[in-house]
Amino acid sequence: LIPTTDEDPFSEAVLADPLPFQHRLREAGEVVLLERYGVYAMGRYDTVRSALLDWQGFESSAGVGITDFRAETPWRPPSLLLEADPPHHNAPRSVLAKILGPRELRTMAPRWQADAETLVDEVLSRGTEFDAVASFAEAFPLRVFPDAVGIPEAGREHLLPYGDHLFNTFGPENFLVEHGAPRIAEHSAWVNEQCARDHISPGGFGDAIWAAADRGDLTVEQAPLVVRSLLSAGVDTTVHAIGAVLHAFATHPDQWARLREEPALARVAFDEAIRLEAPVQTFFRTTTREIELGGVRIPERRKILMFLGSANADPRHWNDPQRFDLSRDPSGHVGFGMGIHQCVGQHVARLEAVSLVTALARRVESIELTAEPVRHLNNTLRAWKTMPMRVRLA
Ligand code: HEM
Ligand SMILES: O=C(O)c1ccc(C2CC2)cc1
Repeated sequence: LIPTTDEDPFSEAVLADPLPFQHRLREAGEVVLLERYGVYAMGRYDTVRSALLDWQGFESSAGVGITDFRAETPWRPPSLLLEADPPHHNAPRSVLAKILGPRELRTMAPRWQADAETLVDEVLSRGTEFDAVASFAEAFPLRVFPDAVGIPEAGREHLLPYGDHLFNTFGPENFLVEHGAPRIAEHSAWVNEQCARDHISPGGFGDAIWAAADRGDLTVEQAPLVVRSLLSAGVDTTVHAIGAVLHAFATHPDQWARLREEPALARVAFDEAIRLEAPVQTFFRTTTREIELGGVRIPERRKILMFLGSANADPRHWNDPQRFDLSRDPSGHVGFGMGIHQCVGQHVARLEAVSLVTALARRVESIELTAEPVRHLNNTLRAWKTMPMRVRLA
């Protein structure tokens, strides 16, 4: 007998506060049929981890959203990484892995650290009360990442709404997808334009992708789509990850004190916040054959919804999972996925967050929320719209 539920994980109520649903999902079994959508869901750490590692049984090339690319035409050409499997996935992946690797980023670290300190000084010069989303979580990634890719200044306001709609389209066509639909053609046209060689300035990630095409590591047809991957995956995710880090510290003042004593903890703080908040909450896979899991026989060609946030909060794997704890070892969390599709941009994201948090920790004794933060709802992303904050200067 297959455990089933008629709950809607993409409803406003569950998106606003997913923890109670995730608990019920984990308790219901390893695999649960979501009757409303005819898809299977998994919320336990072990089951999600094994599905992520089994890319042959759970494929990405039929799309990682609710839409099966074999049955419906996707709204944009599929990603050569996210929505591809080996062998087609291999070359684009290895090109990006080299460009976004921790060694390559070492040259950018001093510049991003300096930019973070400049931004912190600018914000604090205006006062010690501000909205941490607008002032830091959105402002810092938009200050450093588009320049690192090497796209022009004009039109960058298209980046956040483009990514927000993309992440909504991984879910069902609900109120959130309807809200973004009217302007996505305009955002998408601008994003696609920036991927062309003539829009990319020398020395950045985009230039390195086109150089890979010149070397024959990519075709010239693949290069713009690989640049598009950066503009699709590299903005909203880091914005909401930085929001998650700041929210975690603002609600755990003892951990901020620990960070100030030991600034090197900024790296583990980033991964612990990603574990706890999981800015990317869910992704789908499609079964390539009949698969038996937890006593449930999942037919071939069925969509599987993996709850990364739930897996990261599973008490079967984590002690006191809801606690933001810098003495915990968060490695093994699935906030960046796991296996062949594991986030290829995680070092970029980590460097952005560590740069900003380190700059703040130097100047700020304590941080606190001055009012309830307001959620930004999205079918895939866990995000804050506003986060009213007050700091006490060191
Ligand atoms: C904290 C911020 C970020 C989070 C939480 C995040 C999360 C993820 C997750 C969960 C996946 C796996 C998707 C799957 O298994 O289907 C992924 C893949 C990916 N991410 Fe990230 N990401 C972040 C930042 C970035 C950045 C900054 C970039 C680019 C610079 C990026 C580029 C990508 C790409 C290209 C993939 C596809 C990799 C593949 O399929 O081989 N991400 N990310
Ligand atoms: O390649 C892409 O376009 C792409 C888009 C979104 C993501 C999410 C997981 C961060 C990853 C890749």
